Amino acid sequence: MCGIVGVVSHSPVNQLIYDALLLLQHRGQDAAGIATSQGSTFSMHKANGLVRDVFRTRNMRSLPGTMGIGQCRYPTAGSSSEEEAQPFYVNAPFGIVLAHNGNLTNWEQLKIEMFRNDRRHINTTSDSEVLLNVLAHEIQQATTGYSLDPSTVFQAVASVHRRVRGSYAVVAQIAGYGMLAFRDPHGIRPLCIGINETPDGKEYLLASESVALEGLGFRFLRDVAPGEAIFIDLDRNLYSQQCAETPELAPCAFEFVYLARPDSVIDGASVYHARLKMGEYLAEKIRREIPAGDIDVVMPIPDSSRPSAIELALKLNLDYREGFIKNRYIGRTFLMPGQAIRRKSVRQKLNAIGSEFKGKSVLLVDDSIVRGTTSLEIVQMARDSGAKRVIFASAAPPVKYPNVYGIDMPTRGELIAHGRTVEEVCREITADRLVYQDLDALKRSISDANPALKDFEASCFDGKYITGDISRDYLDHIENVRGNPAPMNEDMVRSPLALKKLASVE
Ligand SMILES: O=P(O)(O)OC[C@H]1O[C@H](OP(=O)(O)OP(=O)(O)O)[C@H](O)[C@@H]1O
Ligand SMILES: NC(=O)CC[C@H](N)C(=O)O
Ligand SMILES: [Mg+2]
Repeated sequence: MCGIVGVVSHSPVNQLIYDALLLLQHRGQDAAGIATSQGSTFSMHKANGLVRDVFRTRNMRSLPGTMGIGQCRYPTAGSSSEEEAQPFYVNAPFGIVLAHNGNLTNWEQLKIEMFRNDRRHINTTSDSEVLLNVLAHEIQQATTGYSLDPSTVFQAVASVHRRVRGSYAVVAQIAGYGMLAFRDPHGIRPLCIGINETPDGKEYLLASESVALEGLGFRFLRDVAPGEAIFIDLDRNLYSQQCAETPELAPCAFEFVYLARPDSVIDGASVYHARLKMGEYLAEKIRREIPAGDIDVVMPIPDSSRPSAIELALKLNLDYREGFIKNRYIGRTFLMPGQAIRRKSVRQKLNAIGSEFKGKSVLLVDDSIVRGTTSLEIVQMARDSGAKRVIFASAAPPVKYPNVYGIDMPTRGELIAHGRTVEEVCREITADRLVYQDLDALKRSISDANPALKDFEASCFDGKYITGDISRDYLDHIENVRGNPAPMNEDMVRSPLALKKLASVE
């Protein structure tokens, strides 16, 4: 996932976008970028690093204008090179900049198609640059003359929905015309809009999570609906339209487990309340599986599991203790690139308070176990600190299948629960007992937070890919590309063989 933000204001937006990106930093730690517009001129700065490191005063000064977009990136396609930091820019038609959260599953075909049909060159291996070019092409197709009205923009988004597969929450600016935002037909990745009434008139803020609206004093208006597009023109008139043929809300369940901040509300469900419920349902399962008296104390693995762990302890009437202290200057380890750095960071990030473990049977609660990096290290640390028994519980079900919709877990082999039973995972992480949440209970936790939510994108738990285009061959292909750092590049697309194939199709 990544964090995206778009602002239409009456005063300079550079600081506002910067502050919004800081509030969305937990969604992407690899790169950050801002593009603003003044008149019909874009200014942009983007680089690898955390938001606070990417933008210096001189960079901020060079971002004038009252409209702009920003992104903090966690790569899920292509590479983590600086060229793939977002936003992306394309000069025709009109000039468009775009920031994307999500992951396209057919970007490689689209890339070939665009070269074949339009001789459009995509300069990176980023799916987001492909998405921008598809949007640009469709705006070009829908436009006659030099003017661009909202209905033309919506027509173009409808065509994007028809061509593009996967997940996408998008903010884009069209030079001299306005701000566009849209969400894929399943609403897999989140996007919401807030408003601020000022003496000069209305201002709008679009963001991945509601925490960014609240933090910047905007009033939450609503979530962008799945398949919907919103266009705000230069006079701050807001237009919206459903652009998908069969929109069906199915937000990503993993947002509620781990990705989003607990103080955000996504599609009407409070992430915090969903996590409390996960703790409640997990407590019921533990009560069924582990004899009362076998647990002395419950401990969270900071940070994301806290709400679930607190509620679980309360429901089981057990002591709750903070046995691990987190170094607040280390980022989220799951989002880090590469297993070696993730493993090292767990040790640097968490340290045990020995006295809390000595001679005790501890129940460690985490929100999820993905690669097992955290759990393996943590169980070991608990033992080293003198724990008598280490029981591990996960507020999410086993993560068994790759995610192709914007969470970087593309290979089956890296997932500790893939092809393993619960007992085998328990042995791998060297715990005495392991209890996982049931998938049905996870879904109920989120539905309890908003009963209108019934469907979820939960493929990493059940292997069901909602976009219907994910075959075994595709997963094998992704494993080859993402599991092996040499990505599919331009040379492969333009290889004599690929071009010959294209010629024979034409
Ligand atoms: O099984 P793994 O591959 O280790 O992944 C799962 C762990 O990674 C995340 O923590 P992270 O440190 O990223 O962030 P947090 O501080 O928000 O918990 C998550 O909360 C789990 O603790
Ligand atoms: N996690 C995301 O949303 C990533 C966006 C896009 N797929 C990229 O890799 O840049
Ligand atoms: Mg964690």
